[in-house]
Amino acid sequence: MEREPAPPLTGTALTARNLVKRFGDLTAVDDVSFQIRPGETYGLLGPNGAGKTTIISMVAGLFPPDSGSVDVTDIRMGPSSLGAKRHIGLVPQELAIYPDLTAEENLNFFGRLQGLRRKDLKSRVALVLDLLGLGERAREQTKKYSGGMKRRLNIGVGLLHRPLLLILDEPTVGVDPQSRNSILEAVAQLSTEGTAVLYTTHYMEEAERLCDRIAILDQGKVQAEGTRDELITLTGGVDRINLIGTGRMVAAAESLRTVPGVQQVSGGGLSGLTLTVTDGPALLASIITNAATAGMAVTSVELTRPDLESVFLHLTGKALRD
Ligand SMILES: Nc1ncnc2c1ncn2[C@@H]1O[C@H](COP(=O)(O)OP(=O)(O)OP(=O)(O)O)[C@@H](O)[C@H]1O
Repeated sequence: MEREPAPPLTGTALTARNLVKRFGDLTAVDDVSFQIRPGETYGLLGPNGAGKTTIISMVAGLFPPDSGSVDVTDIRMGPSSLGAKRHIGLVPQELAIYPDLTAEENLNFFGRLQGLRRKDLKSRVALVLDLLGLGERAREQTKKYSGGMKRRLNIGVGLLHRPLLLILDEPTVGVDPQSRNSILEAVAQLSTEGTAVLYTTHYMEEAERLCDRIAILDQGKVQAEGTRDELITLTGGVDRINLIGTGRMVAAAESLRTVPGVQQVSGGGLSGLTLTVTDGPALLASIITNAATAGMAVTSVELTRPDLESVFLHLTGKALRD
């Protein structure tokens, strides 16, 4: 099927300036600023509770920031600014589709709500079904769909009106591998067509694969921002070692912190210990011996070159998935 021509890749799709949001004593979002250009996929990478959903809610105009501003292209977002909102496709974590309707009927229904005209609607529905790999099962009731297919359809609803900016809130959490792949491919395709994408995730691999630029978020603050390669240079090129095992994990962690070349040790639960070290291959043997002496029975060891997980650990002292 023919795709529509891409809009020009110029200007700025989104500008978020100095966003602050407090809930009582908690500053959930603390002076967050970023810009997204057309065709760019921008990632907010951070653990649960980092403030991702709160940021995108303000960007989409669901509630106003306590201070700061959001501009979609050059239109200021406010509670009633339909002008800014119509350029946004927001796909929340929760599903908003009708189980008794087919995928096609759902899309037709939501498309009409969004004001699409009949002829345009027909081609948009076909295009969205094709993009998300749902064409073959478009005429089945969605209650027969897998969780991942429902999630794909939910994304489709957010895309019908050709938003300049698509906002996806952790779109792959809990979905099957096939749907996950389909979602990632659809986002990559949209980006080549000029759609700006704001993508929140706590999966480092997705941020690395999809996002042109990434903000690493923790406790409401942007800890660092840049391309994957720019962020990786922040670690100073340190390696990461994961030790899985049983026994005296806390004692092992304490002991490993004293080994020369070990910069940080985190974890200690079922997921094992995560270490950042200056020269992994050279230190590996002494680390395993040290952990064993401290009472940890090491069952598996993994050495990884720097990645965004290491950047997060380096910046916050915590593992992304603690
Ligand atoms: N309406 C609210 N009232 C009070 N606190 C809130 C509210 N919404 C969010 N929070 C708190 O603000 C912080 C940021 O939450 P937010 O949902 O934005 O994080 P997140 O990075 O999206 O994580 P998750 O993936 O778990 O949703 C958390 O500590 C959360 O408990």
